[in-house]
Amino acid sequence: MARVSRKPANVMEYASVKTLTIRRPDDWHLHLRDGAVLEAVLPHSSADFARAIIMPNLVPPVVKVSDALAYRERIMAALPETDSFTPLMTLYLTENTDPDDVAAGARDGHITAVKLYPAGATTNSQSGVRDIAKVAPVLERMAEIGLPLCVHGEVTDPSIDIFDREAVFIERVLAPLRKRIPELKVVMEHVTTKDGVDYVKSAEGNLAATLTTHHLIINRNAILAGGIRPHYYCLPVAKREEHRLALRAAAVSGDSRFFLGTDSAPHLDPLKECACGCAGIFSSINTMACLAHVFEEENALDKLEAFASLNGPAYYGLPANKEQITLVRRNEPVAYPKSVHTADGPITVFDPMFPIHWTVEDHPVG
Ligand SMILES: NC(=O)N[C@@H](CC(=O)O)C(=O)O
Ligand SMILES: [Zn+2]
Ligand SMILES: [Zn+2]
Repeated sequence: MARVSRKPANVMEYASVKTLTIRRPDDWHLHLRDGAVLEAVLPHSSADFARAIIMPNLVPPVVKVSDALAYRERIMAALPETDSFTPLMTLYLTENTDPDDVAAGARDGHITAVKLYPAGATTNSQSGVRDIAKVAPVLERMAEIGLPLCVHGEVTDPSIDIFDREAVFIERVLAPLRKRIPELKVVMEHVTTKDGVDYVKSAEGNLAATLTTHHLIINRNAILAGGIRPHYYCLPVAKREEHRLALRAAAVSGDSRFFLGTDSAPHLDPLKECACGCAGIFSSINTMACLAHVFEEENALDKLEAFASLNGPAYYGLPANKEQITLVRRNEPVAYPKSVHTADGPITVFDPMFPIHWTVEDHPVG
């Protein structure tokens, strides 16, 4: 029986095959889209994840509780019968969002969070917020009732370098907002910088962050080295290596303020492979395998459960999942599809640029 130097209790090794059993994970930031894309991508999330925070940036966006309920119906209709999966719905915050609608949706359990997109910051954010003062009444109401605000944290000021937009957002928007409404529960989505990690760590409460799989794996060179590689382009854009290392350290630390939000964001290939390609990386298929690779590399397989399955529900005030999944490390690399077919065309799957040896063995059923 082979041994590893630091073997967590839930890691088994026999005949040189390593297994890791953890509570079933959740995805705290997921784009499922709609129509043919929804049908094609949803089974890849519901195979591994029990729940996901569903991003509301459809066209038109999910702005009212009635929109969220209708979208939820479409998701449930697309769900494979054998899978159990709970979409946690969100509303897209606009300057016209009605605080009463938000409060009623939260009270009735129809929505789990509200999403702030600065107008123009990312995919389908045109209807987002231009003037944060205009949404103060909604945010104050959310603070009162304990409803989390998920934030795409980038400024849109064209004079700010694209690689600095997260750090500047913290300074100009998020810090002042949290000072004004300290009771507001905030999730900084897809943090990509050391500045973001440090800011989350410095907060005294009511602040957590999601980290994506791909930002733990690629730095900005992936987008540009040897040619322009549109399938590594997403927002916030990947940063320098020092930032990736800070994200990794946060993810594997076990710190309960950091948890998984894949930001799996499918776009049809022709919409990425063109002169002005869309931002977004589609990673739901191989996310758990890639994460096992990363955590193993960091000698921190014992922290994967906290990151993927425990910290998120704790912050959202939800119970952790009771079911478990088992990840198995194969001696030979495991083949994942390079792209997923949809009735509207292909969608390229995230390529981590290393051979993947891990696979999810026991998919929970029912
Ligand atoms: N992350 C991305 O690059 N894209 C997301 C939007 C977002 O999460 O900012 C999308 O909807 O495609
Ligand atoms: Zn975003
Ligand atoms: Zn996203």
